[in-house]
Amino acid sequence: IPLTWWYEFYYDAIQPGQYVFKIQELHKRYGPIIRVTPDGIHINDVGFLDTVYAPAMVRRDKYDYQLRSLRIPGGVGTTAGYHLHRLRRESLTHFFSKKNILYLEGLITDKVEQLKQLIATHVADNTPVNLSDAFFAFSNDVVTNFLFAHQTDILSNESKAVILRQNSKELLMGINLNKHFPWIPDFLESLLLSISRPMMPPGLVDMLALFDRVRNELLALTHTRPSATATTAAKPLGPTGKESVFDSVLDAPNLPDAEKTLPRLEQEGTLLALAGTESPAQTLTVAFYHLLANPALLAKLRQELRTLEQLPYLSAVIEESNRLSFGFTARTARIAYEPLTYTPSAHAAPSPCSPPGAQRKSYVFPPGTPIRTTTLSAQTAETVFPEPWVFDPDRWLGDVGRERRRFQMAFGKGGRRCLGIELARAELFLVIAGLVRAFDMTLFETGEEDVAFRCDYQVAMPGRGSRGVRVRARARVGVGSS
Ligand code: HEM
Repeated sequence: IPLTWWYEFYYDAIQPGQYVFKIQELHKRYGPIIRVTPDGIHINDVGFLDTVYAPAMVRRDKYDYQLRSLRIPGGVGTTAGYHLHRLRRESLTHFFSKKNILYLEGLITDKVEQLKQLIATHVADNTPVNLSDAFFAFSNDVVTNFLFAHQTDILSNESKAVILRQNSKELLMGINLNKHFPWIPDFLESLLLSISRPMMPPGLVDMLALFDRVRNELLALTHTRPSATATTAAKPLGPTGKESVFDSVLDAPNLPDAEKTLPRLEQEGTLLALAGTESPAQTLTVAFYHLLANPALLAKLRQELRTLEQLPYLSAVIEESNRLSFGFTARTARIAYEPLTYTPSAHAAPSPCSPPGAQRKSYVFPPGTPIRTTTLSAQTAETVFPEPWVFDPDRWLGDVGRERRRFQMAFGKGGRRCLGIELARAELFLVIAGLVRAFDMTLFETGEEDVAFRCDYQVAMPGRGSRGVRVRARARVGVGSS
């Protein structure tokens, strides 16, 4: 077995979640290109991002080997092949459009109000609020209620939110191992559920429960579809004329029937719900930690929120929170079908092998080579983000800030860019503006370690001991809590 396999295995299993950091260290020693798996390479040069993560019309596949961590091959985000991915994505595009998000904005504002009520209860009881748990419940409720006809309401049950967030964290901590030992989950899945369930981590049991809810909804939908006009008349329909995301998929004209089967749709629904839960919650947590740890930044934001006009500073706070949340941290590779020529750009960090001023040698990667750049590498590139670990929203303002957005990888890039961007943006704007206007908060037994990127488990996680970002809140004078 090649050395790089052992490297990856060691940093996934023995020093879990550490490979992205090791890769950065290796780049300092060996320059902008290194081999990180037996057949794949990592490039530490944001000048090459648009070639690897190319626009939708250029054929790029995802790397099957990496996708096996998640074990949901029927989801749009976990589809390896370019052509199938385009069909699946096209069937969802209208549902995720800005127009549909605006139409369904009431779903988000209702949840923001509920979030404020939850904090107001802690204000009244004089107890700290765990924002990490509350944001997890918020984004879980929003995405599920947006996607499906059935409703979830975790925000109304804080102790359930604590358990679900913990379970989800533990599940993510284990999934890198699926890549190395796929036979373990294969074996568990081959057993009767009554036998395998007690052996499963609680996060996997939650995921199976989500599968069940999605399946029941699909079954109900298929039963009611022939007489859909009668049953849908009283329900609010989006501009797509649909009730749930499955209507969009089932009606997609270009999607073959094999793509509309129950098992495939179950996987799509589950993947969408998972994709829409962790990341917005993570960005909100990072945003609130840094705003509360830097009162001058909070004051600047508050000043801007007094006007109801354009909100460039809030937008900058969101960009910076997304940057330091690191989006999807896994080493998500792309495979090109043409040879790719790489010449180190001015962004490629100098190394003993390629000191500044040295002749820039070009390299040609043969078609089929998995190539990647982690979000850690891209979003801490010092040529683009000086002092990359400092939370500095100002870097996103003005013409220079606009230019920088080309390098923002938090939502991915190219044809596989995040499908939920508009939904995520709406959530982030409404929650940050809503809570900053309504409450004064101070951090409670929380430090930078609670939002620091210490482990890569597909998303950035702090060290094991972290209990999340906790705050004490007070209603702002002259502002009601709702
Ligand atoms: C701040 C919030 C969010 C961040 C930072 C984020 C980040 C990302 C990133 C980095 C990717 C690309 C992954 C890759 O390259 O393999 C992605 C893909 C995706 N995201 Fe998001 N996401 C967010 C919110 C959401 C929400 C609310 C949804 C709603 C369901 C969503 C659904 C998806 C889907 C379906 C994909 C796969 C797209 C495809 O492969 O065509 N995301 N997201």
